[in-house]
Amino acid sequence: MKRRMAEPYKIKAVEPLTMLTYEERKEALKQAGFNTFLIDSADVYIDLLTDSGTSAMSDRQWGALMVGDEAYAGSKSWKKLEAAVREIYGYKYILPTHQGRGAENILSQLKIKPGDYVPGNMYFTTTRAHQELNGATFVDIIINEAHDSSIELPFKGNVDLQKLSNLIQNVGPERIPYVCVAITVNMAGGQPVSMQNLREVYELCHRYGIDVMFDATRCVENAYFIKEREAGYSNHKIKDILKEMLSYSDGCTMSGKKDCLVNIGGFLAMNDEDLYARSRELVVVYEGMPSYGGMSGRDMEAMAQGIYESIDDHYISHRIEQVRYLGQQLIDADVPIVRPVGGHAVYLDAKQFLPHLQQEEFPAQALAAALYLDSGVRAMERGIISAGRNKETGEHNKPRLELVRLTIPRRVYTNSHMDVVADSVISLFEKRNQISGLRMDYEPPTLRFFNARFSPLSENQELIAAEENVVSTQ
Ligand SMILES: Cc1ncc(COP(=O)(O)O)c(C=O)c1O
Ligand SMILES: N[C@@H](Cc1ccc(O)cc1)C(=O)O
Repeated sequence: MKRRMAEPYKIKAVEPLTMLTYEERKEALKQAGFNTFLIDSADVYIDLLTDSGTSAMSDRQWGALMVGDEAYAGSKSWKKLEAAVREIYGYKYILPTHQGRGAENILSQLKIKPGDYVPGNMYFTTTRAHQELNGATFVDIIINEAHDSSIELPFKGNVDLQKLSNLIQNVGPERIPYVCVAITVNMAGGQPVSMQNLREVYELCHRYGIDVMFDATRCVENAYFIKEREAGYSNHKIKDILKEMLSYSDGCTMSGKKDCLVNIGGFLAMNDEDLYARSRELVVVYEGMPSYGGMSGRDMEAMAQGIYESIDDHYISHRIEQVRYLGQQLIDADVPIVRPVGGHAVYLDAKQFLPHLQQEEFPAQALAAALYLDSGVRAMERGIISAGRNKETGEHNKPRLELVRLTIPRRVYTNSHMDVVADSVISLFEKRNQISGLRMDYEPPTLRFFNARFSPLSENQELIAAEENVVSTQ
């Protein structure tokens, strides 16, 4: 018998949740233009929009806030954070940034020239936006299987080495400033990259003098999958796996808001002294002094402590198991989701869930809206809206994956919350034919998913039947 695992923490403070009625949720959704990003958090019951900046901090982190050194220059808290990153991640030079995209901005500005190509294992919205703003073209070099939600592979985030070497041959290594490898791959469903693949990418790139920069945002989760799935690592500590993974890179951008277990913060790390010197100059332009980079002293204290907590083997195994617990309930009910379940979220396959909708009717956006209406659970579209438009043709980019992301914040919800989410998704699946598509009424030019507004395609049609009132205070 497989023994069950409980949360490796107990609850010391609680935050009461709001439960609106169906009618109230309907109104809130309308006000938000059917975009879950625009719903007020006060109107949300279980918030699975993101795992970013939504972690619950430990008592030690809260305690650490009190010793934050708020000096403008040379903060002690920065020294502590720098030492933690150096010890656990292993890079020589580290610069603080307000969050991950601050690091992406500096890296992209310093390394990219117009006309360059930046290969990556599937795009991420902010990462690609910075690459494009600096004149680069993003090239997807993830294995083909990552674009198919149903294929079960242990390391579905892997780079296709053939695609990478073809690109190097076609455009020449001098037009590739670096390869960006995400660990894990958010847009593919939180899928990990194997140690072997990381090693091979690094060797290939270094043969051509190309740097490898990781998007290390969820690197601890990636380390857990290596321990679980890759031969030779089952007896290794997460800490050691992580160190080895990061040794196959020349630096990284990091959103501390995920695996570092804090609400804000990030960093840019590297081993090259010259890049570090130039990055310091840009940090003062965009972020602040190189001893705080947009974070307060207390933020840096909390992040240093969070980095140590994140590599605790019990913490990380419970984290991944909780995401899987939700995913397994959906699999058991035949709900189409991205397989295997990834590290930070369960992704519904909206194309299969709503086969009666065309991709231009925004099935994932409609499904996320219907889920909120059904139960007050907030999720996020990761499909055609997130993919934006082709910068040359102006047409919608049409990703093969049209997904709704149920993202699990770290240490925040219990498995009972997961049960409520599963019940809502399953009940929507049973009445999926009633979910209609959306039209986009307002579309911002960049990162459109954050602020776009929609309305139901048919005025007479409810997204789901109105009498259903799954979660209500009444
Ligand atoms: C994979 C990945 N990279 C980069 C970022 C950017 O980080 P941030 O939100 O801290 O700017 C995020 C989240 O936004 C992410 O999920
Ligand atoms: N990185 C965070 C926040 C975010 C969400 C959507 C984005 O496209 C960009 C950033 C996440 O993946 O949840």
